[in-house]
Amino acid sequence: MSTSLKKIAIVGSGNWGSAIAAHIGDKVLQLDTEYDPQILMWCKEEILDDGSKLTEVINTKHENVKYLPNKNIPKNVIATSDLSESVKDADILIFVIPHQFVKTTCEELKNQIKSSAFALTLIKGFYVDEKTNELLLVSEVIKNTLNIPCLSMMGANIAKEVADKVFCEATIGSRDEEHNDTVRQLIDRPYFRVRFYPDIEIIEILGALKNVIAMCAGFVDGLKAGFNTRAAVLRLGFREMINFCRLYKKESTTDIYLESCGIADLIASALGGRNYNGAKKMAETNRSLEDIEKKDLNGQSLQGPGTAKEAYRFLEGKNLLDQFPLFRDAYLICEKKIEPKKLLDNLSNHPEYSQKQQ
Ligand SMILES: NC(=O)C1=CN([C@@H]2O[C@H](COP(=O)(O)OP(=O)(O)OC[C@H]3O[C@@H](n4cnc5c(N)ncnc54)[C@H](O)[C@@H]3O)[C@@H](O)[C@H]2O)C=CC1
Ligand SMILES: O=C(CO)COP(=O)(O)O
Repeated sequence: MSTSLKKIAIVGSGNWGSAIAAHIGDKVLQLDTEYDPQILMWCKEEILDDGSKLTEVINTKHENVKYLPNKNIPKNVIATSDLSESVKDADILIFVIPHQFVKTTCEELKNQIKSSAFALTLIKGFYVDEKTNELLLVSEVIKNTLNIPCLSMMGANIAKEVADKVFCEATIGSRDEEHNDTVRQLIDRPYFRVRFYPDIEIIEILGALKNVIAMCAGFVDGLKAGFNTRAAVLRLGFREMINFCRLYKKESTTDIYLESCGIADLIASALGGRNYNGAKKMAETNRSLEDIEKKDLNGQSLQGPGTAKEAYRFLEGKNLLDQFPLFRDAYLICEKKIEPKKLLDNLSNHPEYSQKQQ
């Protein structure tokens, strides 16, 4: 095979990782000769209950039986437990692991990446720098550690539905036309439409924040508060998300909030996401989110609690917690410092109602 074919690597193989690997693996087979049809997918090795290795099962059954069961992964997607091998000579690296593992994974990959490569992050979450108390985005960690550009893709993309080829859309943050063309070729399909904006960072922050507001919707739903209240939580939460983004970048375009990465992802997640369902269960049963994640999610990761913690720290450092009561209360509930009922009680005094209207 010619070495000039562009190589694609998928770093991650969880619920979304497996679905997007299948999506791109399928698409690449339909393209011309520009791309190497063989896609390596990094899979953190696991021994399954029957003693078999997850990578071997993926490569023989062509299905991720643990993280995306009953969905086919095309044969040209090969799982490997060797992280370095998965990215060797890759031109396009797609990062799709839970956000808490990004720093360590990137550190392992340091100095191993082609200088002409670029990355695309599908990861929803961020860090707050302990020294500066500023946001540290996943795309920045990837870019700064691996020394390559990093785009972001966020949107209402519940993995199982994407695997079922049910219509959805996504927003891609990119400031390079050539990268846009590549990403469009690899991802855009009649049932998966993509739109591009240069706001890599805002797109990413929205993707992270919506998990926390989806949890808030889960808390009030678990308390049987009703549709009106759930809608109010989503509206107020969406307002807090926008205000949060404006702390990062004051002049971000309003259009971005109306894209799939904004309002649509919040709606999808608050209807059927894991963070919403986990939070609902917590309010119903008083179990901790940690316990729910451990016992009910079979290794999948809730990204909302970690993001709520980082967001709380960021806002606390800026003395702004009172302006963001949903983010504040979401964290305090996750930590079991307040009951979900408190979030409900606090709605009536949300700062939205004391702000002057035009
Ligand atoms: N599942 C979904 O519907 C969607 C998920 N996302 C985002 O994509 C990212 C990845 O999510 P999923 O693929 O759903 O993962 P997941 O929630 O299924 O998590 C399981 C994955 O984490 C991996 N993992 C466990 N320990 C690890 C470690 N120490 N280092 C690296 N990886 C480790 C496991 O091997 C497994 O592949 C998250 O940020 C999530 O918010 C975004 C859109 C949709
Ligand atoms: O991000 C998602 C859909 O776009 C999935 O959200 P959950 O991780 O809450 O399932």
